[in-house]
Amino acid sequence: MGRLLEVRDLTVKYNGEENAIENINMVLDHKEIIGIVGESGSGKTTFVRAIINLLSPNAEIVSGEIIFNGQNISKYNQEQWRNLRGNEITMIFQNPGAYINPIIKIGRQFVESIRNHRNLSKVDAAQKARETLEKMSLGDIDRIMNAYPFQLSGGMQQRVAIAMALAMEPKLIIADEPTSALDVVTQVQIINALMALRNHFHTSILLVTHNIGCAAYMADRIMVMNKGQVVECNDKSKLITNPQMEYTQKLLHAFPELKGLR
Ligand SMILES: Nc1ncnc2c1ncn2[C@@H]1O[C@H](COP(=O)(O)OP(=O)(O)OP(=O)(O)O)[C@@H](O)[C@H]1O
Repeated sequence: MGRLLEVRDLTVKYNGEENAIENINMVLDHKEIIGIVGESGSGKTTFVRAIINLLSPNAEIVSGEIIFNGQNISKYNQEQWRNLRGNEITMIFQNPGAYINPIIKIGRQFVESIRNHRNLSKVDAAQKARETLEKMSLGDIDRIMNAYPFQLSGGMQQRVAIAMALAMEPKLIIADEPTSALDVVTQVQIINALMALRNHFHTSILLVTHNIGCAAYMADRIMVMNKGQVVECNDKSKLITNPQMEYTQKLLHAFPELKGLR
């Protein structure tokens, strides 16, 4: 498949205190999905935000390099980051409100967002928006394009937000708990939509989740984090059937529904 992203020896701390993540190494291939699991505070969000240069101002990258598509992006300036984010790498958060404007109709903001990144006419951008919404299994596209965000359910908003991210056809999507605020049916729809889009666009995905069951369903490989370090990273079937580390075993036992996979 070929390598898309390589993280080398990444260490981050907040407020000059102890390291929040330490010496993390990871390689992600084109079209690959890695699920990052671990309990609260283990450093998952810090890790993925460091990759896309979206850490909070009190964070410091102590050491490490991030190589994306052969470029050392840890050396990028703000303008290079702006070009990369939204075009080549996009991030999906738990709360779609973070990137949907509540007072602009979906259609208009979707078209503007596409035209900010692509040299397309309004008509072509609207067509692209519709096609992407269809891929997210969102039924009545006319209604959605004409709706204000508050007129849609949380799950629909999240799918619209994901569609907006995907319309850029990024090489990498970083999804931080993209479904944890949603009911189970909507979670499954979104997960299936993300997986289908990986197949359409060959997008690689880094999925942060508390839910190891979700990672087991969606990811090719699972990376387990604890206390800012990588405990174990392996093909999902190997990790689930034959976890090497005691911490991973404990995590798996907390998800009895995985027994069928083991
Ligand atoms: N903005 C911040 N300022 C100070 N410390 C922070 C900040 N964000 C995270 N931390 C600390 O860094 C460590 C890792 O937190 P992080 O949010 O990356 O973990 P996580 O695995 O994503 O947790 P969760 O699953 O709860 O989101 C924790 O000790 C946390 O308290």
